[in-house]
Amino acid sequence: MIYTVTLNPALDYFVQLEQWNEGGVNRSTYDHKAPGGKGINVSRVLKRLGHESEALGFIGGFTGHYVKEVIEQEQVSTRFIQVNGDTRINVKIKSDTESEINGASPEITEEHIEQLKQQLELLNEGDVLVLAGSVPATIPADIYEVLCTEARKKKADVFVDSSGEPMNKVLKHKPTFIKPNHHELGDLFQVKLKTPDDAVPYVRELLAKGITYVLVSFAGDGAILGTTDKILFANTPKGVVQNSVGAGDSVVAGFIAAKAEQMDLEQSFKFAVATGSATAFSKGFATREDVEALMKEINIVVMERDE
Ligand SMILES: Nc1ncnc2c1ncn2[C@@H]1O[C@H](COP(=O)(O)OP(=O)(O)O)[C@@H](O)[C@H]1O
Ligand SMILES: O=P(O)(O)OC[C@H]1O[C@](O)(COP(=O)(O)O)[C@@H](O)[C@@H]1O
Repeated sequence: MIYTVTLNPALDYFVQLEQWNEGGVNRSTYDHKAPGGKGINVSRVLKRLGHESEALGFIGGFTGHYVKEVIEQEQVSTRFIQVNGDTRINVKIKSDTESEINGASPEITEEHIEQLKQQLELLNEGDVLVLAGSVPATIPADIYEVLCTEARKKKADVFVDSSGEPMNKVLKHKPTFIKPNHHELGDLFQVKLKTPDDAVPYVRELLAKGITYVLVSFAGDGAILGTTDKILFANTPKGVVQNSVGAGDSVVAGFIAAKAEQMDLEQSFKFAVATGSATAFSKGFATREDVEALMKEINIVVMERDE
């Protein structure tokens, strides 16, 4: 079974403006709302690709009710823990550029965290646990390392997509897969990465910690997948970006789906990148049909191979 954990879900509020007027009244030409949060998006994309998962995490209030209702309408299974405050609202502003205001989480108590740990007791060998997104301020920053350690003891595969301290702390616990974008990878090592070539030494360093797959995305400039014996590069397909929110989560979902379907490494990588791009090129999320079409535009090149 695949379980996604979203400690900090969101109601994503998308606003389109003709132009951003700093300090003035801005009126939207278009807006819409959608459930958000990294693990939740992974579950939603998995469903669209034909894979079941269960979405776990903390939700509360009218915004949490909305998030749960919409994803359950999409037939995604959920087992959220109810908290007292309202799930945050994340504002995504699209004008000539894309900007985001991500809200703060409601308070999560020790009892809530304990409940989540109990839910994860049910993990079995071969299950997949996705730990994705930011960690609310009221949760200790070592939460992902704690959950990863427990899941690895149970021989579950652990996929992590986060940033900052929670991400840094989990690395030594051998997650199966991580997906930093190039800014997040740069932040982990306190360097600026401009090209995929720049990222290779850091990918190697992460692999040396015992992580099986390190996938680094460079938005429209391709992606790198490092694994024990080689480092691969994939170009990204060409297209018009409609909305890049959820594109990174789609890469994670694509890779999980491909592995579940026993695709080989190169095909899995192509499928993951194509899923990210199919989401970026659509107003919502990728469809399987679009993913399969975009795969044909992706070529994989070996950047390094162990002799
Ligand atoms: N301009 C683009 N053209 C094609 N694909 C894109 C573009 N921007 C993003 N994507 C897709 O979204 C994925 C994730 O984008 P990226 O911005 O690197 O990560 P994140 O969304 O996690 O910040 C990319 O690997 C790619 O598949
Ligand atoms: O938990 P964080 O880091 O604040 O991120 C949450 C935001 O990221 C998203 O999951 C989108 O993530 P990506 O664009 O990286 O795929 C949004 O739905 C949500 O608003």
